[in-house]
Amino acid sequence: KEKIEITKEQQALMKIILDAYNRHQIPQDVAKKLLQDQYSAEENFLLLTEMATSQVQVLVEFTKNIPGFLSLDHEDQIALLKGSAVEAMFLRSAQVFSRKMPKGHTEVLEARIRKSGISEEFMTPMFNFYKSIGELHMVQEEQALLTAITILTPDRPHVKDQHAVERLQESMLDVLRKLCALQHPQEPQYFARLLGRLTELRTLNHYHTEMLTSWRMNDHKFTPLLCEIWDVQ
Ligand SMILES: O=C(NC1CCCCC1)[C@H](C1CCCCC1)n1c(-c2ccc(-c3nnn[nH]3)cc2)nc2ccccc21
Repeated sequence: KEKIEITKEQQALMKIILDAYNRHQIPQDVAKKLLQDQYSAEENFLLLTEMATSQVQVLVEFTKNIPGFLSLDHEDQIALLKGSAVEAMFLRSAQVFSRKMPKGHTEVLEARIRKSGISEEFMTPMFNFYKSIGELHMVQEEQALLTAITILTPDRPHVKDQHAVERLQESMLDVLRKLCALQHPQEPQYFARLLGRLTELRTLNHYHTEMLTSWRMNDHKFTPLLCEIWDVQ
């Protein structure tokens, strides 16, 4: 039985990533708002664009704390942020959805989201993803590392120095692999299941533009930041 050893520098890396992740949380809790009231499709779309805009801002701050990220080519830094923003949004949404809530709240939240204005065809893939993330019962460290690994995906469009990104991602993957082995000793497949979620996340990426424009309402308004990041308008 090989002894799994998280080195001192890996512990330091994990602490930096976790602190950054916890520091950069969405200020306003969207789940609480959704549980309080029923909103129209227009109000829900506005809420989504507000939440997504502030999430992009915190994602930039989080990313700047990833050791080595600021040493990457500047255009590659932009390409990584742009390429991962939608996946980071769905990953964050999944974590919000899977959070432990009082009895019956998750069902109400799901019902509110199902009636928010998103078109039916995207409900299944979106909730399948949320539930598959929920089943993993990830600890904070795993969530933070998974977000960093998603951002450091080398094969995003327009990334020039993919090897430099690969090296950063690999060091995150190595810490995550060891953490999974320590946190879930009975589940040797756990790390592989975690990475499998990233593949599911990419499929949501493909749906995204169609998902946005198919909200049951006309005149979808976006913030300037979202126009940049979401390739809309
Ligand atoms: O605000 C939200 N998510 C923020 C969470 C924190 C990070 C930034 C995004 C939306 C709600 C907006 C208001 C109407 C209901 C959904 N949301 C979504 C969601 C739904 C559709 C699209 C989408 N993308 N393109 N078209 N529709 C994206 C996200 N999934 C959620 C799961 C739990 C809690 C909130 C959730």
